[in-house]
Amino acid sequence: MSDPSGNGRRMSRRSLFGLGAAGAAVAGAGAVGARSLLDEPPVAHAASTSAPYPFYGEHQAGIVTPAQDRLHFVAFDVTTGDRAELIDLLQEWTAAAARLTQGKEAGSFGAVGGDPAAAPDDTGEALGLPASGLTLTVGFGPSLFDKRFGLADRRPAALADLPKFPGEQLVPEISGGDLCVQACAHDPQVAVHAIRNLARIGFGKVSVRWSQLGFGRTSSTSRAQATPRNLMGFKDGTNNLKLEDAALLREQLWADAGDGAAWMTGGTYLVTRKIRMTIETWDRTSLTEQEQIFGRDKGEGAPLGAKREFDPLDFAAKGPDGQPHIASNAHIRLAHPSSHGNAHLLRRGYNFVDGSDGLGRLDAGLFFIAYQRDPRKQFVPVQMRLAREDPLNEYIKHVSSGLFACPPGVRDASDYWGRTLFEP
Ligand SMILES: C=CC1=C(C)c2cc3[nH]c(cc4nc(cc5[nH]c(cc1n2)c(C)c5CCC(=O)O)C(CCC(=O)O)=C4C)c(C)c3C=C
Ligand SMILES: [Fe+2]
Repeated sequence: MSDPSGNGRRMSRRSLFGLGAAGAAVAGAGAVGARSLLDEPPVAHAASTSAPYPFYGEHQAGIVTPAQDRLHFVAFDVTTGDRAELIDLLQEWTAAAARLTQGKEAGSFGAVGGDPAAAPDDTGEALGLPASGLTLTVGFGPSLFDKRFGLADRRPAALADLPKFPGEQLVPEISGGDLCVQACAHDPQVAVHAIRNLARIGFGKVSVRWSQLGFGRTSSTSRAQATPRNLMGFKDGTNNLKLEDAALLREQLWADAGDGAAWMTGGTYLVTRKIRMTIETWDRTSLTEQEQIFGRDKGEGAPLGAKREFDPLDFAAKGPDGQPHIASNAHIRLAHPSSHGNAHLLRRGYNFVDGSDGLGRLDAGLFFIAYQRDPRKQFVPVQMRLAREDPLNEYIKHVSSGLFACPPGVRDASDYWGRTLFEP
């Protein structure tokens, strides 16, 4: 990967990393030792959790990239009304993101290398930390296409506002946003550092509307990864769109020139839902009921009536009592592509615990993230069906919603996030 700034740095985060890497290797070995006492294999990672992913490419990173363990997601309101300032910001963000994702500081002087009389161009808390697989993915919300920036006629039809879903209790202050950035990394400090520096760079042009930290990815987006578990204790992400499904990704994930908004070619659409779980109630529910709600067993993650996690789903199979193994309203049956004209989602969610709610309950759940080619044909019908019929609703509440058009990837150092939108 080339250095997008074209220059060396006086002090690179990675040059400070030597000791940290050794420490992490030792800690990693310890973790494997402890894990081997258990029956279940550890969740697989890429060759190294400290290595960088390329920033430049046809598509943005952080979508089919094997899901990292940590998330910091942020939605911004644009506070400037000036289109040129917005473009400047996207250019500055792109340059910073190209550096940050390669394990460098946000600016070329860094936290301690600039004029001591000036504020540093990096905040410093990631000094000594490696790239940690950081990816930064940007999206544009429907509100960006209002009158302010002359973009009203550039709004893709697929970025239609989501309908109201039965039972949702959305909190406006933690929903929506003109822009979003998804930061995923194997180290939470690296993800938070990236978002903090983008917010710092955006001072006076954007303000943070809401943000969400996540841990323990709840989906695998590559077959090389083991399936992680959500906070209800179930494997989540078994039947997901994955990096290796090239034909399905073309058909179901990436926007195409013929889709109506040519500037989105190579991009995709993102839906976020913060879903609070009443896990104290869930924890008092019998194992049998829990498994019937999802349609999979809790230990292995196998479809009910089958043995192994990746055994094919057989919705027609019946038990000795003549009832289908997978109930007619099981979550996996309601959400399955066959129930929605073959509509798939690439799920990339994270667990969250935002402390407790003051009533003796954890404020915890799933920060659901799904990428797709057209939410009107994918997320909306699936969620409408789940909202109406899923017995899981007794234990969950949707409290925040976001919808964003994620533009294509940045080609090289002369390109920037959203160029195709602003420069037809
Ligand atoms: C609108 C889309 C979906 C929402 C919202 C959603 C919420 C949600 N899901 C789980 C747990 C599991 N989901 C599983 C499968 C699954 N879920 C969706 C969609 C939504 N889920 C899809 C498309 C699928 C795949 C269906 C299939 O093709 O088989 C599973 C099973 C394992 C898996 O395949 O991932 C679990 C477990 C929770 C806890 C939740 C809200 C809090
Ligand atoms: Fe689900």
